[in-house]
Amino acid sequence: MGGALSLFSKLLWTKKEIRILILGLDNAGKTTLLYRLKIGEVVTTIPTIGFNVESVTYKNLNFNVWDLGGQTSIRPYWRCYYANTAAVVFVIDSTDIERLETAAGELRAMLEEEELRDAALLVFANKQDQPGAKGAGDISEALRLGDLKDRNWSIMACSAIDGRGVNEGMDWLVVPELERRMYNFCARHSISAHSLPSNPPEFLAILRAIGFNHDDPQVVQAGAKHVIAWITNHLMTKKMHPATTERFGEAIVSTFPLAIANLRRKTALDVHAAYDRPEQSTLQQRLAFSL
Ligand SMILES: Nc1nc2c(ncn2[C@@H]2O[C@H](COP(=O)(O)OP(=O)(O)OP(=O)(O)O)[C@@H](O)[C@H]2O)c(=O)[nH]1
Ligand SMILES: [Mg+2]
Repeated sequence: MGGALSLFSKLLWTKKEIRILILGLDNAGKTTLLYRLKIGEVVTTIPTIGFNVESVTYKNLNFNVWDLGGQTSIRPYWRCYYANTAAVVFVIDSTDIERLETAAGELRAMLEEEELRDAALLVFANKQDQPGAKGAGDISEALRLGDLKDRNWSIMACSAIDGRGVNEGMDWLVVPELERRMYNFCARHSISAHSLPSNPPEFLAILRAIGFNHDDPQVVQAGAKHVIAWITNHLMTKKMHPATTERFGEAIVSTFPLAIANLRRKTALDVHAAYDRPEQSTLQQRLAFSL
């Protein structure tokens, strides 16, 4: 335990930017979304030929956000930007029902690219302020998001014009990034079941080390979700030793009781499914109790 703590104190946090791509058909609202994120306002746009790139800070994380033009002739160039992308934000014009199938095709082709294998996917069902806009459920079905395998994805209904749903989507984007940092942190320091801290102050020290600002209650909430999602993932892919998982689980339960209590039922069910293994029974019971 002491060894683990000295590791944390030695850790230097680098402010590396997280690369995000905003993709989608022309007129979907990508540039409008980019500038809502950057300056919190609606700007007048013209169709993008090429790209816009901006640095966006959200919840203490720095995102490098690339907005690429979506016209048919420009789409083949999207792939030039795929390397080192943490997440793709795919924007849909939810009123453009005729082109949903085209959007689905572009999305599928993009997700097949090797360079995007580990990228998270956030779909924005944009233009919800417009009458006739399809909801997130319909868009999800049209894009067949349910068929995605081995992909961390989410969909959020939003309006880049009035801002509804945009922050909720961004909150979700914080999660895979923190997962990645947590995983890298453990790998870098060869943290094993025996050196992982299970008490809240030391657990919070890890969160601080990977860039959490846990003074922000929303980030703490995202943190709890993130750690649970992370455990779920690694349990499912068996990347993590069950004993390590157990230690993390205990730390989460004692550190974030309120946040965990607020998690939605769906997450509870996902966690139950993930923990449906005999050696996880103690943690399963504890999480079930907290949830
Ligand atoms: N009503 C409504 N209009 C939107 C919304 N988001 C964007 N728009 C409008 O849709 C049009 C296209 O928006 P852009 O942001 O330029 O679209 P884009 O996806 O960047 O398009 P390309 O650059 O051609 O790929 C503009 O007139 C925006 O004002 C929204 O949420 N609601
Ligand atoms: Mg644009």
